[in-house]
Amino acid sequence: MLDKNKVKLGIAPIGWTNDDMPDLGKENTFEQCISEMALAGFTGSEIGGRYPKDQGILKKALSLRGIEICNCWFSAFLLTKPYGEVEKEFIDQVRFLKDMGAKVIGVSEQSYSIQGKDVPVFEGKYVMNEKEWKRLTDGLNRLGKAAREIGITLTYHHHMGTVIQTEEEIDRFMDSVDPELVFLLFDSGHCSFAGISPVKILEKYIGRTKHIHLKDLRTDVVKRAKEEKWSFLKGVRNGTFTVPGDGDVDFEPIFDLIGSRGYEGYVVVEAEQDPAVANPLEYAMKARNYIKEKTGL
Ligand SMILES: O=C1C[C@@H](O)[C@H](O)[C@@H](O)C1=O
Ligand SMILES: [Co+2]
Repeated sequence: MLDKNKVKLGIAPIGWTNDDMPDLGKENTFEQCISEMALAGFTGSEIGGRYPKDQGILKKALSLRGIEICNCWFSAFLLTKPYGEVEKEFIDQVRFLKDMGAKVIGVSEQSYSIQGKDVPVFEGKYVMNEKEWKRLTDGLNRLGKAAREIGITLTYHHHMGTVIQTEEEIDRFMDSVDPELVFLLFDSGHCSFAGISPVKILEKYIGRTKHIHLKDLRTDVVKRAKEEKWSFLKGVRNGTFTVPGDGDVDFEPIFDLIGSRGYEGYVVVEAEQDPAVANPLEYAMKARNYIKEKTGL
């Protein structure tokens, strides 16, 4: 059982409109997306690319449906852009989130990322050298400090096809960053896709985790992705991910850890797949029912 005073439940718009592949869900409007989130019983959302930039319009649309913003993805380029340039863009996003009432920002280093490229996801990933490790972790500590001064916590999203993907990379990353300034954004789907036990990662780092993405994985699709050398996005298009309870990830030990180790924050269903194949409202409801059944949330 999860305590609703500690754990809040959200859903990401990526099941309706996919910012990585804008043709997926181009027929779905922002209003439809947030209305269906509310209809399925969710009260939190992350920012999507189709959300209005005007905060007044955004706030009104969300409050009409009883939804609050809990996070936004931020692509950092600390390895390939001057620090000042990254920080400026980051601070704008942090201020925006603060004004929207969010508590965290989800950062992912996108220098050399192959997540949007037509490269086999299991073969073409970039591996950082010593200097780059230092540049990345120093840069994130600085961003984390700047965010903290504004009242937002920096969480880092490990991700397939990026410089922080493997178990060794996650461990080295967590050993290298300042635990007061940089926290983990745990994503059950990306752990599983990378061949890492999500339970093992969460067990180690739950005390340093401030945001959670719940994604399930279809292992038969992953097998094809490996054999046929698919890119990350080709995998998504073909159903690598789905909502919790619909794939092969065992969520019960994940929910147990969230409940027993005092996690406070959002758990967000984030399950990108083709909305023309997986009806977003139907899948949001499926996720909502599964989470209710397993956690009481
Ligand atoms: O948090 C995420 C944001 C998406 O843009 C990304 O590709 C997805 O897989 C994810 O985990
Ligand atoms: Co995620």
